[in-house]
Amino acid sequence: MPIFGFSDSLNDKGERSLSASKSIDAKLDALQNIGSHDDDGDTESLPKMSRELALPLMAESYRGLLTSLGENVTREGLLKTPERAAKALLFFTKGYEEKISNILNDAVFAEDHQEMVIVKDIEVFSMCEHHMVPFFGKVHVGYLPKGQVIGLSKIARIVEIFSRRLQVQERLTKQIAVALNEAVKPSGVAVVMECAHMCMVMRGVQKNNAKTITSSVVGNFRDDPKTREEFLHLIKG
Ligand SMILES: Nc1nc2c(ncn2[C@@H]2O[C@H](COP(=O)(O)OP(=O)(O)OP(=O)(O)O)[C@@H](O)[C@H]2O)c(=O)[nH]1
Ligand SMILES: [Zn+2]
Repeated sequence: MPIFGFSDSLNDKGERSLSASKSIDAKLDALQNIGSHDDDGDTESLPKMSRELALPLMAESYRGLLTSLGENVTREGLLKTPERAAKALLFFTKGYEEKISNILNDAVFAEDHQEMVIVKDIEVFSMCEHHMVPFFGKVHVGYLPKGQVIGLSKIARIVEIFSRRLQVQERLTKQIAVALNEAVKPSGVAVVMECAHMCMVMRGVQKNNAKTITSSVVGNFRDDPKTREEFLHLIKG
């Protein structure tokens, strides 16, 4: 029996009963006590185990969605779909499980290098918080070291932590810049992100080629136009 066992919540036509809906509400309340996320991202993180406790509830929600679409959730092709979809959604939002402090390890270290460091073309896959559909593209991250540098892979890991959540592109861009700035305490940080939003492509206004570009600059990149230009020149190259 799963922790939030729902095996009894469907009748043999795959329909949900009223009492099952009530018990889902109770289980939702119970889950609320496990933890919650806030907009800033790194102040709270939900341990992986707590999120996995939600799997049966999420699967049940997907069963409800499929039924609402007029689908028969007991047909063979859909039998495992609610659980698969729930696991996929947990993966798409796995950034909630992680904190920046946990991924840095000892990978911020002293180095006498003052010149610009850029990691460009980092792939981003995120989920728009308005429609819960993907937006994706790439991000370029630069910083000006001031006595210490960060392991290059950690920059991509910072991107993963914030992108694998429900997001808006502007907030995601800024969270990356702020996190890097706090981790390395450099003279400046610049982040430029370019994404296609499926909510503007597959539905709604349906503009296939529209790209959204956002930036966030801190320190020297904000104060010195030449530094900013150098960064923009290097990411275009
Ligand atoms: N600024 C910003 N807007 C976003 C992002 N992702 C989605 N949106 C927008 O969120 C808005 C939500 O607008 P609403 O009018 O409430 O929703 P809607 O009726 O589905 O809007 P349409 O997409 O225009 O059909 C839309 O304009 C989306 O394009 C993002 O990352 N940043
Ligand atoms: Zn959207």
